[in-house]
Amino acid sequence: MKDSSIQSFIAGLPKTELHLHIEGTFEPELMFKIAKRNNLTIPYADVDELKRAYSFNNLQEFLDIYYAGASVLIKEEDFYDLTWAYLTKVHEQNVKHVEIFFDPQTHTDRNIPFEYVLNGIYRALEDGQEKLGISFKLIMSFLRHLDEASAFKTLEQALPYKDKIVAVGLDSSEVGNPPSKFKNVFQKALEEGFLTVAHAGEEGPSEYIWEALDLLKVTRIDHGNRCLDDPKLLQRLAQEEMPLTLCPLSNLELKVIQDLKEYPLLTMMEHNLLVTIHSDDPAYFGGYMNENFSGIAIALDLSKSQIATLAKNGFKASWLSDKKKQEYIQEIDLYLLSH
Ligand code: HPA
Ligand SMILES: [Zn+2]
Repeated sequence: MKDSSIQSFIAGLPKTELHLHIEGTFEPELMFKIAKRNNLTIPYADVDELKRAYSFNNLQEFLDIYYAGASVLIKEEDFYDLTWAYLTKVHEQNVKHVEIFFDPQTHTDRNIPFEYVLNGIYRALEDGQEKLGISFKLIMSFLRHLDEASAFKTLEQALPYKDKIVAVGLDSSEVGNPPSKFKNVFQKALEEGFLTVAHAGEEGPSEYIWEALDLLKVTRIDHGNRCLDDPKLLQRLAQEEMPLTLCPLSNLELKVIQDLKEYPLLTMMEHNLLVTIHSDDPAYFGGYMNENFSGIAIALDLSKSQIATLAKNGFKASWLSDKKKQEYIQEIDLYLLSH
């Protein structure tokens, strides 16, 4: 199939985003605009110079720049504008439903009130639902390089907002910060009725995926690439239909893989894993949903049917009602038949 025909097939597919850090959607142009109105400076002369700094050898090199970028977000309206810009962007990409992360500690540790962050993001999500028809769920992620006490404090801050936050997650520097470090705070979150997810097996070993399953009781694994090191784990993930939210362009940019052509997606599918495709931090890694789908589809020469399966897997792995999931899956089946 020609690249352009794959791209247009993907553009028209209904899609859902399940692995996205809202702070990772901060495009350089908006970053300069918000920095200026907050009387802050960015240590780069202009957008081009900033973009040239987006070259990473590993997760930590990215995180250092990502946290620096987020530090110009000060007011509620900044969080609103960030989220609204993201939603208008993915609306053009036929993204129907989003379940996105925010990292409160990145902001509360700079003395930005939790409510500014939450309310700014949430108001934009509500507007996105009303004006763009994009449904949503919000996931509060704990930073794993900080201690469990800080995560507990963050969970306490979220308790009055259980109607707005459906799940807790775990992100940031993985190696040396295993899921077990956050066992107690996840247990408390579960008791309070939150769903749980965790980044595991992106750079960290397959043992971290076991811990996320057994100790944090996750309903999805974010990334999970390293599951391929462990046949027993592969069996367990397949048996439980545990989704792995994969992010091809992120993995490429952070050198988790060296080339998209080496991406072990087909091996994962052969093991009956419920794999889904997402964008992680699109402003930093060069692409939103369509670019991640087409990047992997072109590199691996996927068929339209395989691409449609990936899109359907996204809805299956979401927290939409069974009825909504079925509607989207049917819509994708019909789309496949007519294209
Ligand atoms: O890919 C990621 N991994 C871990 N933490 C993150 N925070 C934003 N993106 C990431
Ligand atoms: Zn991520």
